[in-house]
Amino acid sequence: MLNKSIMDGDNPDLTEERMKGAFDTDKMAAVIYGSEKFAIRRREITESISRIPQLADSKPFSFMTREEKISESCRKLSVLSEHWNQLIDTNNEEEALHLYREVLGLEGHAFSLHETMFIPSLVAQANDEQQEKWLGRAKRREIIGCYAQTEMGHGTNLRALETTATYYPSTQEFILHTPTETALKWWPGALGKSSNYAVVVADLVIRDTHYGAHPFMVQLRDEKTHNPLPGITVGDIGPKMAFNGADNGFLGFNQYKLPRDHMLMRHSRVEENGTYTKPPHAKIGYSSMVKVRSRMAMDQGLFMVSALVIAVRYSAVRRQGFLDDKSREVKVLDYQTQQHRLFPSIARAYAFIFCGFETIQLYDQLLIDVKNGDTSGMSDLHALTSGLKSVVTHQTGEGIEQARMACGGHGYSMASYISEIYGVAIGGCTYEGENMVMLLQLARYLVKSVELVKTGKSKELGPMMNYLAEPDTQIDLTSGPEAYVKVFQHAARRQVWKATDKFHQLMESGQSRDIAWNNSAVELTRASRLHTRLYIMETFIRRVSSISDVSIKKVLIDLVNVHVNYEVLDIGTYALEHVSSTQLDSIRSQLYSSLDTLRPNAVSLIDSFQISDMQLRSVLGRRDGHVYTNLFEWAKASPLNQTHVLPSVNQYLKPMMDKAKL
Ligand SMILES: CCCCC/C=C\C/C=C\C/C=C\C/C=C\C/C=C\C=C\C(=O)SCCNC(=O)CCNC(=O)[C@H](O)C(C)(C)COP(=O)(O)OP(=O)(O)OC[C@H]1O[C@@H](n2cnc3c(N)ncnc32)[C@H](O)[C@@H]1OP(=O)(O)O
Ligand SMILES: Cc1cc2nc3c(=O)[nH]c(=O)nc-3n(C[C@H](O)[C@H](O)[C@H](O)COP(=O)(O)OP(=O)(O)OC[C@H]3O[C@@H](n4cnc5c(N)ncnc54)[C@H](O)[C@@H]3O)c2cc1C
Repeated sequence: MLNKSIMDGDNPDLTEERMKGAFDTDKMAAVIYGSEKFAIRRREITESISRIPQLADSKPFSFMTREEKISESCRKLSVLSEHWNQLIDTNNEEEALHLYREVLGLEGHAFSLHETMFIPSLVAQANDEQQEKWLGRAKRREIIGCYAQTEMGHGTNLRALETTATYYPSTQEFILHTPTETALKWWPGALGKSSNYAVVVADLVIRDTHYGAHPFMVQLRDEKTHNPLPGITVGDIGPKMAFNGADNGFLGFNQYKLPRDHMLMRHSRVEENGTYTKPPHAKIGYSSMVKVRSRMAMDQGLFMVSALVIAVRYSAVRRQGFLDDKSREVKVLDYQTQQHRLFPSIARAYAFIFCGFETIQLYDQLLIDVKNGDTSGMSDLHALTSGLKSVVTHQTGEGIEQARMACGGHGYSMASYISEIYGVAIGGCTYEGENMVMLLQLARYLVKSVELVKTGKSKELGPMMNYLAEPDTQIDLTSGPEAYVKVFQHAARRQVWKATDKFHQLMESGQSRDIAWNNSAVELTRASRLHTRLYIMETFIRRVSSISDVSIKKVLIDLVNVHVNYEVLDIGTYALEHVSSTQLDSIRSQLYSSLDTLRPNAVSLIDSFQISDMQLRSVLGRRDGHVYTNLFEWAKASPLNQTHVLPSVNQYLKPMMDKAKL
């Protein structure tokens, strides 16, 4: 049996799909998750969780109020705390994240920022003594932490953060203060009600000199009572578009005293007498953001996959309309439009995850390098992850929304759960740097790269930038996926040069640097997107080329073909400068035939991600495919259906109708 999801009693339409799969889904899982060892660990963890009934949702999550969701996730966290060491290797971040996803899903919880930003901030920014003091406590979850940087008035422009940390040598203390309403910390996940500690980013002030954003370890609440400490105002910012299981919060300080050694001092220092030592790289304090951005291709890929698991499985059991055979309606997955809607997103999800593995490794290496005093890789990774987070979050949002529409009416029901996945995922367009802003960060790097080429310093180009110095060449589209990479290289190079030229010309015409930049910004963001999409395509092809298993490689090459054809058509207006419209027509035909080729493996490709029903929380996406019976059961569980007549009917509608009858 190649598709390991096949089980007796499943919907026969799904079983039929799984029987068609031409590759072993366990082997594909090993490719997706980077190693056979981790793919096996994921399955073991999922299996162990399923043997602990208290870890299951106590009722359908979508019917819970916000308060119930928060309480439910805290209940599960307390159950988890009893089993932690048996379930996972607690030093393995990927295992921990898998456990969180499986048990707590994606709507957020008390530890939402603890593992992802609080601990990483301590790891990257605290010195050895500080780590000794706090890291163990944080890892053992004796304390709960978050990352409090954004303020009501400023998120993007970190240089304008208003919260001050003023150092007084006489007492050897910082005074943290919130000088205005707009200086209130606003948005940090799990800050409002859960966390008792935070890494707070504040403007360091010593003897009236402002040194800019620096991280501080701050206790917010009493460890015994959990009440806010004197001088601290903290609370929840209210319901959001999604992610409502998390208590994103506000935080204000009223002349709050903090001992000197609570400034995280691995890279910059304040001595007892107030002498300041600056960090080896000006932006080293931003590393927690780079850490999360380096994870985002992977995490967003998994969000998109969740929506696709639902939409593809449902499309295999949903029958509507006819093709040739008029005796039985077809699976909607057989429609070309449905395939065109879903398959390119499957390809992107695979591509994002492969990129994600690469950037996570790059961050881990950078962390080691920086600890050894080498900060030279920081700019490259900042540029790469800035572009990548922007492109993957945007395309993930598009892909999830298509997946929702691909499920027709039931896609709009919370029974599909796709709207929640969408709401959580598109938060990523904003958090960790608003997408346009981050595309412009990459653009700075691209412009500098063109300047290097223009001044004959191509040898100094960073990784992935050499193509900017190469001349356009003839493209032979019959030469395989590499030809499509060439199309992207041509298009990206042309756009990067065009945007840079515009920027330079505007400055030469007398505009200041900032105004010229702003007047070139749309072209610059286009350059960044093309550059990033080129990187994604190259990584995808590189990863697939490295695979040795024949059946896995075959289906992934089919997926690459969907990807390259779709992507080139998607940038048609740029591509037309390098390929003819006749060539584009032939790419279109190849795309349609690649959709056809992929069709038999569609369900196995998404099954290979091995995302459990517990995590999916979707009636439409159930592994067993028994959608209709369970849809009815789900609706019956609605709180509105627990009584035949609602109080509001008796109170308002009935008197109104009775009055109308008089
Ligand atoms: C428990 C675990 C969870 C389990 C997960 C499991 C399942 C997942 C399920 C659910 C999760 C779902 C959702 C998650 C929910 C919530 C999200 C979580 C966290 C969110 C956190 C945040 O958002 S934290 C706040 C983030 N804020 C930002 O990103 C702010 C953006 N702004 C900036 O980064 C900067 O201000 C700036 C970069 C835009 C500008 O900075 P500035 O100092 O003004 O610099 P300049 O623009 O002048 O540039 C100067 C030079 O510096 C270079 N540079 C800038 N940044 C960096 C850097 N980081 N590294 C290296 N270099 C940098 C820049 O390039 C310039 O260089 P040049 O001068 O050479 O051009
Ligand atoms: C779900 C979620 C979770 C979050 N979690 C945390 C957290 O844990 N901790 C934390 O500290 N923060 C958190 N945040 C805050 C988040 O990081 C910020 O909202 C984000 O960085 C964007 O900043 P902003 O809100 O100031 O947007 P703004 O900068 O005000 O953006 C508004 C518009 O202005 C544009 N803009 C701004 N500056 C420029 C520029 N220089 N050039 C061109 N256009 C520009 C943007 O592109 C955007 O269109 C979270 C936010 C969300 C939504």
